[in-house]
Amino acid sequence: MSKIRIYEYAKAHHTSSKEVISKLKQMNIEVSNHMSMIDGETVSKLDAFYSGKKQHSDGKKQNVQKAPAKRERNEKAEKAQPEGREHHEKSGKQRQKNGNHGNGNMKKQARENNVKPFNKQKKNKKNKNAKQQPQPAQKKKELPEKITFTESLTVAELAKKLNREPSEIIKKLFLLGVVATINQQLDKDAIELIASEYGVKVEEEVVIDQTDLETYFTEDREEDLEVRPPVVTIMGHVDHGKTTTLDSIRHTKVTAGEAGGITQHIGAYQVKIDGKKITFLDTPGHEAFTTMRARGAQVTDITVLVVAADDGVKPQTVEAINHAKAADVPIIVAVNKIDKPTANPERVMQELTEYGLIPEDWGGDTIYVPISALTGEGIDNLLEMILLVSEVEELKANPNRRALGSVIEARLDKGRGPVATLLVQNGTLHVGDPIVVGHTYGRVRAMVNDLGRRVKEAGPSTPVEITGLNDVPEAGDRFVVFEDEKTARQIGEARKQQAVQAHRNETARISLDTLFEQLKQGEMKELNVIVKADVQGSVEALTAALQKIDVEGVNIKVIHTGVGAITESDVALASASNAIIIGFNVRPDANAKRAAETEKVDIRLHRIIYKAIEEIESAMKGMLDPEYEEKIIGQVEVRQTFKVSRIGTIAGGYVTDGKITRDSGVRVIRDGVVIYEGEIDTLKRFKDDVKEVNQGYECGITIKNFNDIKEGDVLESFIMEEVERA
Ligand SMILES: Nc1nc2c(ncn2[C@@H]2O[C@H](COP(=O)(O)OP(=O)(O)OP(=O)(O)O)[C@@H](O)[C@H]2O)c(=O)[nH]1
Repeated sequence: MSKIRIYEYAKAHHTSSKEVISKLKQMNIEVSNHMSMIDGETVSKLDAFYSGKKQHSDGKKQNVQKAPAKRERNEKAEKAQPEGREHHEKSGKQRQKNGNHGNGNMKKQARENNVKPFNKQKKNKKNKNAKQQPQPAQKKKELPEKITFTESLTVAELAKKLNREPSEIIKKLFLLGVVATINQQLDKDAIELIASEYGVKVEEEVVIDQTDLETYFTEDREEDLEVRPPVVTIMGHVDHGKTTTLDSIRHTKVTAGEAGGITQHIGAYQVKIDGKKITFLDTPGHEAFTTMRARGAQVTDITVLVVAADDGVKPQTVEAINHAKAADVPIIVAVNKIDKPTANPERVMQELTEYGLIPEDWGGDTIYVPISALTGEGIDNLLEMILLVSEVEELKANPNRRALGSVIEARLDKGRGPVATLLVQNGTLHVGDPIVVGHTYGRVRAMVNDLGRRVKEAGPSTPVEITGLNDVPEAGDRFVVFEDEKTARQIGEARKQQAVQAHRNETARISLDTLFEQLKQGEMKELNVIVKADVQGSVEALTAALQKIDVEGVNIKVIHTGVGAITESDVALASASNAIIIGFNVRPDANAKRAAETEKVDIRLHRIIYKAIEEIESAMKGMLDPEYEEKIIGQVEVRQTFKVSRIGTIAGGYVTDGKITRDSGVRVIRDGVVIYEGEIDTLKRFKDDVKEVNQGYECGITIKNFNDIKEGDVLESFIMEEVERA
């Protein structure tokens, strides 16, 4: 007896997979789900149960027994097929033939599962020989031993691979409960299922997608690696001195060192201290940092967090810390503006310890450097510290390979065409190299360094501005140098067609709806969460409560918290860290909303802490309640108002659109702004209470706990409808 999947068995016995699974549980046979295979012995056990159950309905046995015999005659040509196939065919055919013959059928089925197909075949052979069917010898081609596929196959393709007619495959699918057309794409499961029916092995070929630039970012052998300069990003709160710090470093170190050199703004620059280089990314702020990271480019090795000594830790300081932590990038704190009389570096340190940045003097491992970006004081020290940290980090690359890296910025220059600043992250980039950058390609025509000088090559951690691309790439895009121009062009063009944006949208982001699936498949061990709330107290309460959620196998990691509306920067962080955002009494602003839609970031808005906790917890356990979607059902224009003592304000209205019902929710809209949302108290037509009033009719409405209705207001009625989860 061959193996069979649970759902097939259930289907053959007109019962649910669930019931079969629970029956198996009772028999102490462990199975995971309806796709699990059960062996012959288990089938027999189940058969025994089901036949026992249906004993009383043997009446139709005789009738149904004929059907399969006839069928088998027709299919005699398939004599060489394995047992499993035969079994499924049988049960399928039988189902089809007997329709709802019910219990008798099942009983017969159960028996048939126990009889030896071998005998049957013999019998059939005899039949065949005896009768010599007149039909042309439709000898089916041999089944292959194994078929291979990549990603999916259409029914027609699968049929061809199996040397079978597409109609036969369609029939099999139909018997398995799938209605398919000849051009239908079959997924891996379906292909395996059909192939197993024929006893044919299946092998999925995983193709390396040549157009995926990430695949070229391979590791080097240890002996090929050499020390490379660190790449540093400066972050901090508005006006704390990020730009001044970058300028200060550039002017003291670049201009002075390179006589006559004028620093070019190419998005990044390098300085040299005691013969060692440091690369600074010129766009300060964590937004750029995280946007790049969201696009897959992690270029920063070290973050310098600038905090003004006279101002202390501010919201964006915290954001910057969390962005750096989420990217796992070490932080050096530059306590700026120490020249100011009001400067209080101690306070900065004190405040930052709350965020885990404990100074070395206090037993921690965070380096603090007091600086004045304005006067230049402490800048040397800061640079030394950067070199120190980079030594600890052991930053290395292989200069002797074809260059790989990321785009820092790009633009279209009127005279020179597309211009891109590239950061070489590994290998060495040469003039003339065939290159693919994002979804653009070309040959490196000219290279200019941060001092505006033409260079012929650029090694690891070097920023260079290049020309020679066919189009303008985007910041954060990856670049890869290829062996020859033809390959570069092919891959570049293929990538262009793939529409990078569309591809990005498709990448599976985590959402509460899909969380359980991913947990189940072992794809996730940690759920990253960003918490935004209206007041600090709620942030803390919610964070603490989230961290207490205990579901086996998953940790909740709160990667960022903050007070105030959900911003684009939150969404970027969520997108880069595959996190979900919980908003407590706050809303995303317009930009954040848009960004969340394109980046497919799941934002959950709540007004009650335990509801937020409950939602996450049930999502982790795969028990999310049904989702409701608001549906606006009508609009009422307020044409008059009446004040009635003890009742309040009654709105005399006219239904201009749809309808309003007694139990719908209602929103009061004045000049386009929602000023109140609540429930209807009474709904009347003349003096009578009514359940609903339709378009074109007048009505009288009072709203629960709201009396400020004015003439000209629009009342919007809505209901909450349950929607199926995607
Ligand atoms: N006294 C003093 N003023 C400083 C120092 N560093 C920066 N400033 C001043 O602080 C102000 C803000 O400096 P920026 O460098 O523009 O700050 P930023 O962080 O880049 O600001 P955004 O780009 O707006 O986020 C400017 O007026 C600077 O002159 C410093 O070390 N000492």
